[in-house]
Amino acid sequence: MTSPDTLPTPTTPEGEAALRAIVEDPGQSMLAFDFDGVLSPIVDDPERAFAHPGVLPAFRRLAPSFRALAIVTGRPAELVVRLGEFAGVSELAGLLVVGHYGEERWDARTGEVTAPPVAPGVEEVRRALPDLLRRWGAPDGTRVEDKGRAVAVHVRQTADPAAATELLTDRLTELARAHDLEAQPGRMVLELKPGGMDKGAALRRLAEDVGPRALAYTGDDLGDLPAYDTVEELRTQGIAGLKVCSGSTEVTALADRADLVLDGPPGVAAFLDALADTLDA
Ligand SMILES: O=P(O)(O)OC[C@H]1O[C@H](O[C@H]2O[C@H](CO)[C@@H](O)[C@H](O)[C@H]2O)[C@H](O)[C@@H](O)[C@@H]1O
Repeated sequence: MTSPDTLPTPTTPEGEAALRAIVEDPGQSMLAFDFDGVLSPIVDDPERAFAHPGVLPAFRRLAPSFRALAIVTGRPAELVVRLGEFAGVSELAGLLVVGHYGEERWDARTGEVTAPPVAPGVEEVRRALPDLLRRWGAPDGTRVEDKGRAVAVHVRQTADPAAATELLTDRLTELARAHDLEAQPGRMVLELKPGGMDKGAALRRLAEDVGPRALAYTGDDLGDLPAYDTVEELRTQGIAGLKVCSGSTEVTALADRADLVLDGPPGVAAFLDALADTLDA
């Protein structure tokens, strides 16, 4: 028998206590994750952001022991289910996938998504954007991702993403406002989405539904900061909370607040495996 991989130790007392609570009683614990940059490596083409190969095997090992495994993503829920190959996996029959920052919920049992109607501003900006980007002089490589309930403008494939971000951020933020939407910045992307929902509210709602005694949330990007706020808020209500960061050089704001920093999606997959090893031991 091989010895279990060692679990890393969180750097804060609250994080350490939460990881201990999770290991001691996974049946009362929830593990929640962002998708891009956490479960899937960042790539140029958002359509090809498949989950890290270690994620699905680790999820299959962990899910039967846990009260809930959940994904809270800015993506459409069904797209994440496809990119992660999570559908039809028997151990993941209870997987919760919340898409569009909480607007959508995918039901693993039926494969159906519930969501409110699409905000009218989304269609308006979708139509206006190609012309506006031309007029603003958006550089080659600027790419519009039509997400159905939101529109994202990516600059990762431009020659100078920082300059493209500088050129576009205020203009896109103003455009969002004019159409009753909000601008959500991310890793070389600015998303125009309906307001009123964020990952903090989405995680709070999940925690209310699931009722865990301990939870961990793993994120990597600015849109995950509200989920960290929720973890901290839930701690004040007696729920042990672990803030995990999938580290990158692109965004450092989460690492500054995290209890545990892992080395990107490979580090997250290794952590999940070590957690499964620890529970098996
Ligand atoms: O909430 P998430 O699951 O983290 O989604 C946030 C955004 O992720 C995607 O963009 C990011 O990943 C792409 C693929 O690796 C990458 O090309 C891009 O630069 C990143 O920002 C997605 O395309 C966006 O719609 C999501 O809002």
